[in-house]
Amino acid sequence: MGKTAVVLFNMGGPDSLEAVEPFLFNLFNDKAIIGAPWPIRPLLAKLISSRRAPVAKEIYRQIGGASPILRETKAQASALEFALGEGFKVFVAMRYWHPFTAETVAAVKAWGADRVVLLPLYPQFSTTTNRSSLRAWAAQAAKAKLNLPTESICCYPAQAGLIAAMAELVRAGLSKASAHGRPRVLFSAHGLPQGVVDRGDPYPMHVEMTARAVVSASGLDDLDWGVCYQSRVGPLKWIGPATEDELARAGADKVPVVVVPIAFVSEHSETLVELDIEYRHRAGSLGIPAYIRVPTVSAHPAFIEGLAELVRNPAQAHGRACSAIGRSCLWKEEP
Ligand SMILES: C=CC1=C(C)c2cc3[nH]c(cc4nc(cc5[nH]c(cc1n2)c(C)c5CCC(=O)O)C(CCC(=O)O)=C4C)c(C)c3C=C
Ligand SMILES: [Fe+2]
Ligand SMILES: [Fe+2]
Repeated sequence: MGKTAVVLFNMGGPDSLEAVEPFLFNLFNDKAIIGAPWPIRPLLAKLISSRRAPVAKEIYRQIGGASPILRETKAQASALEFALGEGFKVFVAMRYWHPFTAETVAAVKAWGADRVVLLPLYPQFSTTTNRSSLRAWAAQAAKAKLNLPTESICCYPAQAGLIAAMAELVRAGLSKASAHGRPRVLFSAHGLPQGVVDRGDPYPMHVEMTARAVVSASGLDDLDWGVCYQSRVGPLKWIGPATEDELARAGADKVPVVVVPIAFVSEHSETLVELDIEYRHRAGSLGIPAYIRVPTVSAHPAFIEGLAELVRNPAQAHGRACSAIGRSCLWKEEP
């Protein structure tokens, strides 16, 4: 039996407060995040990361001085490896902190894989996340002369296991919130600069796809729900509506809210600080009758089984996601 290396991609996060600034530098020095050419991009990245570091350090200080994203991703990797069984080994490659792509390429090579399946832990395709990780892999694999048959899963915004796991978590959140009135579900996704979307990034369409699929799977026809975007950084215009504005609307309407992280599949600073501390506090001051935050799918068995399905049949992902919205997922196109 052959040996398949499955590589899970995620962003990564600082493992100490000292790592916050270099992590931010790596993020802003990514061409997918700041398009400026060399040497302007690293200069800008240096400037922005040093300015952002104090705010970001304060965020990570509130969750013990480090991001839990690697621990969460490793738990998903172990669960997936178990679900796939013999012949598969699941690796993790982070884009902006350890284990970096080059480290994982070396580990896959050392294991002696016969083929590779690349699986971004971002269900909705974005040039800033999925494409950035897939391209980083291609570059590092070429550098390390790792020439193996490789399948790339672009995205899976309506994958059955993902949707089943989210729908179950949403139903549990709704039943808690219902004691306080008729709840509104806010599907909150990480935002993107408007310019990225204007250049053809399909991410918001994929986010809508996920939200609609969860609503239909939750079996509640008259559900009050909407999609919104959190985590804006920098002075540019970002896509909306902003989660903060949707909270203000819920406050004015006096409805309980069920907040669902829809683009994150594991817990980290944006869920544990932004959603659980900042927005919860804001909801209190806005007079929202109840604020229920739904957990991320993490290692939910239905989600892990969904990932295993994708690995067994990588071709289904693009067909169901990108072609469903009539758009290319862009990852094979030139920058
Ligand atoms: C400035 C541009 C950014 C874009 C575009 C962006 C896209 C994007 N990011 C995620 C997921 C995550 N982002 C996280 C942290 C984070 N993201 C940015 C900036 C952009 N992200 C910054 C500056 C930071 C650091 C924290 C901060 O300073 O506020 C994380 C959390 C990492 C962790 O804590 O472990 C995730 C996850 C997606 C899905 C996305 C586009 C679709
Ligand atoms: Fe981000
Ligand atoms: Fe695709």
